[in-house]
Amino acid sequence: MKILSAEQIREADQYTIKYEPIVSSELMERAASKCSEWLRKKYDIHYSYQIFCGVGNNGGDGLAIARQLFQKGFDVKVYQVAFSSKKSPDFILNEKRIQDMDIPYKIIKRPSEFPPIKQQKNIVIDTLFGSGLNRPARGLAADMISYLNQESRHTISIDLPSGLFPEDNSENDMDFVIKARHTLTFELPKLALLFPENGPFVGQWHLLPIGLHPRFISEAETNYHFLTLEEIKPLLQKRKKYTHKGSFGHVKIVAGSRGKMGAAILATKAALRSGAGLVTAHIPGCGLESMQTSTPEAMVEENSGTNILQESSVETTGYSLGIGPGIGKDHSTKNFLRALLKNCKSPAVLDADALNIIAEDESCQKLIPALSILTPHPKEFQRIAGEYKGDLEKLQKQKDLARKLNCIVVLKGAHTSICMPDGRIYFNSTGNPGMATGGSGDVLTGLIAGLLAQGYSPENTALIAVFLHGMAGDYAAAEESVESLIASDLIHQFGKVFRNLIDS
Ligand SMILES: NC(=O)C1=CN([C@@H]2O[C@H](COP(=O)(O)OP(=O)(O)OC[C@H]3O[C@@H](n4cnc5c(N)ncnc54)[C@H](OP(=O)(O)O)[C@@H]3O)[C@@H](O)[C@H]2O)[C@@H](O)CC1
Ligand SMILES: Nc1ncnc2c1ncn2[C@@H]1O[C@H](COP(=O)(O)OP(=O)(O)O)[C@@H](O)[C@H]1O
Ligand SMILES: [K+]
Repeated sequence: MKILSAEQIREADQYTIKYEPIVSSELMERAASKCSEWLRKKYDIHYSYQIFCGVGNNGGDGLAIARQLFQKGFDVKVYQVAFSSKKSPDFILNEKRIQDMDIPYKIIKRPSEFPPIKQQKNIVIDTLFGSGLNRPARGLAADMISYLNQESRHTISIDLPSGLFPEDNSENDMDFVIKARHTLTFELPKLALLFPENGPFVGQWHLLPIGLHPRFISEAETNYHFLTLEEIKPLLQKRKKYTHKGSFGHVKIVAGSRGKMGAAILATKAALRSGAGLVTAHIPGCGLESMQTSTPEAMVEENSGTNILQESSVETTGYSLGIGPGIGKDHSTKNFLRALLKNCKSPAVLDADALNIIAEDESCQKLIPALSILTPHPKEFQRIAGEYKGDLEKLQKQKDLARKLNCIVVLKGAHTSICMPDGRIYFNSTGNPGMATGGSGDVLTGLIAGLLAQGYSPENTALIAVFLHGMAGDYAAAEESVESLIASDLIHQFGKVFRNLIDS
């Protein structure tokens, strides 16, 4: 699914109005009815609504939602926050409609007119500004936003939390942005909804399709994509009948040190469960017993180091390498990594301490094979890419790194972003906060190496693995709970994930 800019979304609206064709007020009606349906499904008739409207089309949405809820018997109160006298035509049309219906409607001109916010079974609907915000909120609008953030326990924003710009908030004043519990956004996600730093404002966000013209969307150019099942399913290969373990590649997991053998074991198990034909774990001697006992399906190659990985020759040809979980940063491990990378000619997966080591050693970065997949979490990313001010700058640094190293950079977190060397960026849609638990990144490393071994291209490997990993997290959380989720639960879910994706 594409992520378009506010400018492109405005064009999509206009294109739809012209070529569907549909009048703009009907498109607004459609958007509003998607919202009121969503609300009615979630909150029963005992809930009341206080709807705060600006004077643009976002405010127009608010008025239409108010009318639709009122018609279904809900207790609705509407407030126009009169920060400007320039009402949009569709706002004026909907204002007339609610006035004709005697829906309680007040115009707020100054803070002393802010109404008390009902605390029990009450929803505040925020339709002050949507994608038309063109400067940080000030004056009456800013006061209204602060007041609602202070008084409302349950705010739902329409299209965007008011005060939040759809893309770039680096110059914004975040004190004057609505803090929503849910954001209902139209048709396609906006970039700002995907940034962790905007989480406190956006809350949970939901996409409501409003039938923008598919031709406009398919022809629109963008570097940003939202990764959904629709994109992933066609990429998956089904196993053919006359295949054998040699058909599915050989993974080598290079991982572990004393006290951190768990990382190696998790990555190795994940590689096995990913469908790779063969998996070898290259580990320090101290891990031999635990690896062989816990994971008898894997072969073990002992490094010359007892407690850490140190220089020894490692065969890399014919393997998909997953390097880094739990290896530490000892001086001899650094030398080992350098020699390993020098030797390795095909794309590998680099994670954890492998990334920390290359962050400190620029010359080592040049040794990374082209189209390798790097999987930093935000701290590791910062070590390689340097400081950044906000998530937009972080994204730019991610692009710069992917281009500089000619690698795929997977920046982990909620909505993990996957950046290709040519600058395309995919945001993942699966996963949950339960996955913020030690070892879940190690599982991802094993899964990526395992898919790479099976002949998927590095780009497709990264997309599929990140999506499946998150899906496994969602299944695990559904079966148990977000709180109790541990990394090995993810591996246990791989079976179900593959079954549902490939066989269905
Ligand atoms: N088009 C369609 O078909 C559909 C559109 N839809 C809906 O329309 C929304 C976009 O509507 P929009 O473009 O009218 O902009 P909106 O977000 O209401 O704000 C603009 C108003 O705010 C003002 N303003 C801006 N910044 C300000 C500030 N800091 N402080 C004070 N004022 C400020 C600006 O005034 P001005 O800059 O001219 O002073 C203008 O009056 C979109 O998010 C979606 O909800 C849906 O119905 C689906 C169909
Ligand atoms: N809030 C979240 N929502 C979705 N996925 C998350 C969230 N927090 C973490 N994850 C995922 O969990 C994994 C954590 O990886 P990482 O930080 O490397 O863990 P570790 O180093 O302990 O193995 C990543 O794949 C990340 O995308
Ligand atoms: K809004």
